[in-house]
Amino acid sequence: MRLDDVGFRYHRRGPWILRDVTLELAPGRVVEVTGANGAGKSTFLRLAAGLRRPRRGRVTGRPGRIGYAPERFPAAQPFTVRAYLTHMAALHGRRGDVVRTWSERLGFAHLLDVRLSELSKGSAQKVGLAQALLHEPDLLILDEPFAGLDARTRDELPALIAERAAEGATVVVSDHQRVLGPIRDRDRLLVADRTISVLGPPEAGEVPRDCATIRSSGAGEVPRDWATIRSSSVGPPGAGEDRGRFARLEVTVEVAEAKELEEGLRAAGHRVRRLP
Ligand SMILES: Nc1ncnc2c1ncn2[C@@H]1O[C@H](COP(=O)(O)OP(=O)(O)OP(=O)(O)O)[C@@H](O)[C@H]1O
Repeated sequence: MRLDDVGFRYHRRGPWILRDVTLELAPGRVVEVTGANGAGKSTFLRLAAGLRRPRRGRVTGRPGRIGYAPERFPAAQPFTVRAYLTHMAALHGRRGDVVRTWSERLGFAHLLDVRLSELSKGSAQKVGLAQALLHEPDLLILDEPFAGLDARTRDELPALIAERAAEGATVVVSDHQRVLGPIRDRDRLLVADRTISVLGPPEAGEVPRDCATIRSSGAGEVPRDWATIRSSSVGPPGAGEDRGRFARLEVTVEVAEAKELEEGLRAAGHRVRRLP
């Protein structure tokens, strides 16, 4: 599938959110979409999914079977989980047994008779994932799928994503929290400055250049129950225009505060990684 010179704004006289976007999304690939808060990642995913039409340019070659999980699953609906997913499966011509399969795989089979409106955020996210996956889409688009998920599902998701790609699907995922790390062989797109650029492949053990590192420390003068969020200034010699655009910070906080700070930094659009 291709986007050629795509431009998008929500309103005719509104600001351009994306301009001059030309890129290809290949079958069988996992594509990670990164960028700061408000850069336009969700907008790009909606364009890719066909939920929004470009104001300029064209999108061609979009696969027919599309699965899309929005950033927030709209849970304010009067159905039970089972009724909703059975209906979604039927819309895609699938039998109801896929509901059992996916609810077991994502660990919410015990919630099938609960109403959507009564689900916790994490459980609602899982139902959102299940409706995107149950018809084995050729184009799977997941907007921040890891937000609010429990650790088990969070760990399971990269495998699910890799599995779909191995079956030939294009999988596009916005991932603030860098949970796609286990999928080494992935493409990466950066949404910034109202356009989208292709980043190089992630390298083994690489700390991304626009990434801060949270490093726990039990050594030196730092008390053992403190965590250190560490970094340094970035920009390899001769990195041209990128030089100086990114910085790594080192911050030392009490362990009790580290999680909150880490989440806060992520919510603010920064890349954060905690090392052992
Ligand atoms: N329905 C809408 N109508 C008008 N403007 C919108 C709409 N949705 C998003 N925007 C604007 O488009 C810009 C990009 O938003 P978008 O949600 O695509 O960014 P994002 O990178 O996904 O952000 P986040 O990481 O916070 O989810 C923002 O300025 C936002 O305010």
